[in-house]
Amino acid sequence: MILITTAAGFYLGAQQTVDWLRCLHTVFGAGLTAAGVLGLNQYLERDVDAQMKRTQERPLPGGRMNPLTALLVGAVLTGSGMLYLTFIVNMLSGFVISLIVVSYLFLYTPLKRKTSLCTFIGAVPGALPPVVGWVAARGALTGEAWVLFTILFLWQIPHSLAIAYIYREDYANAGFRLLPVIHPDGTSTCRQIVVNCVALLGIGLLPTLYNIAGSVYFFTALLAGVAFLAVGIYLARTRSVKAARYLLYASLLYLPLVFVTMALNKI
Ligand SMILES: CC(C)=CCC/C(C)=C/CC/C(C)=C/COP(=O)(O)OP(=O)(O)O
Repeated sequence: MILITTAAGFYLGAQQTVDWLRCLHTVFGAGLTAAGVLGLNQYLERDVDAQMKRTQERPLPGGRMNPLTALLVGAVLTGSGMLYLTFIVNMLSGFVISLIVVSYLFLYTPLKRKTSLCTFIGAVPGALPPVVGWVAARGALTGEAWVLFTILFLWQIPHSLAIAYIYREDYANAGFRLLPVIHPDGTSTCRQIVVNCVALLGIGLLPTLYNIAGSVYFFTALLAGVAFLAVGIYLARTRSVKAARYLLYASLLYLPLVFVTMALNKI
């Protein structure tokens, strides 16, 4: 998903001809950094990952990798990805990737144990990959990049809360302060899911109004947004784990569908 949205951001940001070699460099640099930060997140959370069924078989809690190796490999991958983008692609993409690294590792990761607002803070680094792609192609941070950012930001709230709702007991045992943990009846979680799906339905149409994509995209985003919202409402009405799983699957279909259609229907 990270690399699909980075590549889509690059393609959409390119003016006239697309420099495919530069696109490959961008995806490679983003991939190195993503692998690194996601590994470092697992290093920082190895104690709590060991307490959750969902994560206890990961390499660190499962005992298949020692923590120092994880720290070194994660740091080398992250650092080389940042340098790669800065020196092989451009300074601006290197700057945006460093915002991802800092906000994910030093804001989101510690805040997961302190406040349910962490979901919204984590959605910032999670929404920046298409911005990396856009600035790598365009060399400038223009308004359209923020449209892509906002779509991905809003998408992550129902996506992350569906996961948090499914595994709320696991998260509670590990001491994570996610919304379904602090309000286990699901009221606040479902409210956030529905509100953000409604916002996504509207904001998802902006690429056509901003002349990023055409009418095929418009109707695809409209239908996908309505379907995603319908599954969110189904979860709000039933509060069942089954409905939360449907929402998670719907989110996994929604994002590639919307970004790939946007790229194919680029203006
Ligand atoms: C190009 C580039 C560098 C992209 C990286 C983007 C990025 C940091 C995405 C992750 C977003 C996020 C909040 C994940 C959840 O982590 P979590 O710790 O809650 O997940 P977990 O519970 O499975 O450990």
